Amino acid sequence: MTTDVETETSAHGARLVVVHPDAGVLAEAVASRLLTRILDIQSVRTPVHVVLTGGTVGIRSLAAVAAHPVRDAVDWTGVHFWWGDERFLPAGDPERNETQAREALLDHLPALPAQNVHVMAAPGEGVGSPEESAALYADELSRFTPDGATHLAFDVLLLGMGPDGHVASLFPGNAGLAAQGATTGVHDSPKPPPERVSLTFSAIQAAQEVWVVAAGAEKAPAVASALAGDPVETTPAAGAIGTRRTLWLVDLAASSTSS
Ligand SMILES: O=C(O)[C@H](O)[C@@H](O)[C@H](O)[C@H](O)COP(=O)(O)O
Repeated sequence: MTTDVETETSAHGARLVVVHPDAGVLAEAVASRLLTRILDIQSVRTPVHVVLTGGTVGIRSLAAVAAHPVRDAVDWTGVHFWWGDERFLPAGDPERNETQAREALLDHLPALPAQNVHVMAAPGEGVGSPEESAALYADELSRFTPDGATHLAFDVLLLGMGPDGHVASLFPGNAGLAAQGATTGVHDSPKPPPERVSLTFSAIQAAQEVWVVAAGAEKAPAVASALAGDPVETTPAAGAIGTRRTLWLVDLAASSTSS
């Protein structure tokens, strides 16, 4: 069973809530949607800029992309991968979002050029703090940002969401919420590890499509709160909005108090 509900059309474009039966089907559907979106864009232009997320459903979706029969229809030389956030841990640490994304998908794409994978620098890779890593990432983003634009208009930006309503590493009440610029260092994250690097709201909201992916009953109150438009200070996911389209891709359990 899948339910599509057009909940809002505004200056920010359409918002669509799509409910899938469970987390497994959700991950498969995210993979199919992502591949279809990349193929659609590649039929008219290149490159395609995709922002990856950490978290259970996000990584499961990447594994589903790797196993998808349509995977090899994509011209991976024309796809750039970015991250919405990173855990500030040494390179290769199994808890890094980068490590998990490489294992789930990127290592399975031999055609993907190494320079198309834009990682947030780890401690020891020329940076000593989340702020330094964030600054380096802002520089990297600016290399791909057209003259006159403030931010790169990512084609698809994936976000997982925590039960507290956090997206990327923008946590309720955390100083990172108010950060200016494209990126921010994050300290005192309630979700381990405490030090992280994140895109800011303004960078996220420059994406053409933002897809929030969430599964499980523990996420239901935050889904409902974000869809109701509660303040981002208490429900950061309410600020997950794309310029063209915002998709909420959830399973039945996560949607239970919002439908
Ligand atoms: O680095 C991270 O931890 C994330 O990017 C974070 O924002 C994550 O996406 C959510 O916490 C959802 O994670 P789950 O799907 O595992 O609940």
